[in-house]
Amino acid sequence: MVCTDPNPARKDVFRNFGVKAVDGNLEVVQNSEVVFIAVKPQYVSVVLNEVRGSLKEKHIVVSIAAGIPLATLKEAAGDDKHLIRVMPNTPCLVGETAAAMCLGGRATEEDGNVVEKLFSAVGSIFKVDEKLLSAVTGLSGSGPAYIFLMIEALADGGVRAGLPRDISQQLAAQTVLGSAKMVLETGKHPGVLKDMVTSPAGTTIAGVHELEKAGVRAAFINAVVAASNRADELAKL
Ligand SMILES: NC(=O)C1=CN([C@@H]2O[C@H](COP(=O)(O)OP(=O)(O)OC[C@H]3O[C@@H](n4cnc5c(N)ncnc54)[C@H](O)[C@@H]3O)[C@@H](O)[C@H]2O)C=CC1
Ligand SMILES: O=C(O)[C@@H]1CCC=N1
Repeated sequence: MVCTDPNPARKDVFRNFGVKAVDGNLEVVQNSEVVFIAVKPQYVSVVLNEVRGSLKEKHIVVSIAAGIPLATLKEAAGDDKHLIRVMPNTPCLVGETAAAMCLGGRATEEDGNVVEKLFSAVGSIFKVDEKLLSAVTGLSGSGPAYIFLMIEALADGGVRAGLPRDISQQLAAQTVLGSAKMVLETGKHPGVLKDMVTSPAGTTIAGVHELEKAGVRAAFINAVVAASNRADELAKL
């Protein structure tokens, strides 16, 4: 595997992952079969224009850029290219990404399976229609930020109630991890799992009542919709 970045500090990051850093985008393409484009959305076409002459039949081009449609990738790379869009998220760094993908250009089911296998090594990936990729971006692409913010706030709550910061943060993070595992492993509706925690006249309903008063459900829904709409806007920049 080879990578590149005009920023030397970023090359060091690749090297720290044990990945060879080469001098430019053309060298990446010449030494790869699956080419990942991970630049900011507005630079995707620039990079694809730069390498389009070197892209051969064997190459699968994967863009992880938010908002940039397959049609734009096709225009910049050429319409005979095997193109795939993926929206991953940062927990891929710990083998727990939640990702979705869609195929375009000349990409085949086999190409899709190759990319699915690569992402399955670092989490879960779902195949979706391209029209759903902005929603995926708003939910799981941006989602880690919502959860980190929530963990930070829960930890603050623990500190406010008297816990030491380090224990509070670990309790908050482990609570999110354990709760997510329960949803995935039991397959039960989250509302049912919530009710299992909520004793009549107990502590949990007192906390849940405060969250409902603050409109936390609408806040999460609005966050996902706003980020999804922003992904649509990025397509037009
Ligand atoms: N950060 C995240 O959680 C996620 C980001 N994405 C997508 O990944 C892409 C990158 O996002 P970030 O990593 O947050 O941005 P970033 O700004 O940290 O990384 C982009 C890198 O591209 C490099 N670059 C700029 N021009 C280049 C060129 N011509 N050739 C090669 N490299 C070049 C920059 O030096 C920079 O290191 C974006 O398109 C974003 O939508 C997708 C899913 C999650
Ligand atoms: O904030 C962003 O635009 C990128 C895309 C998904 C997550 N981060």
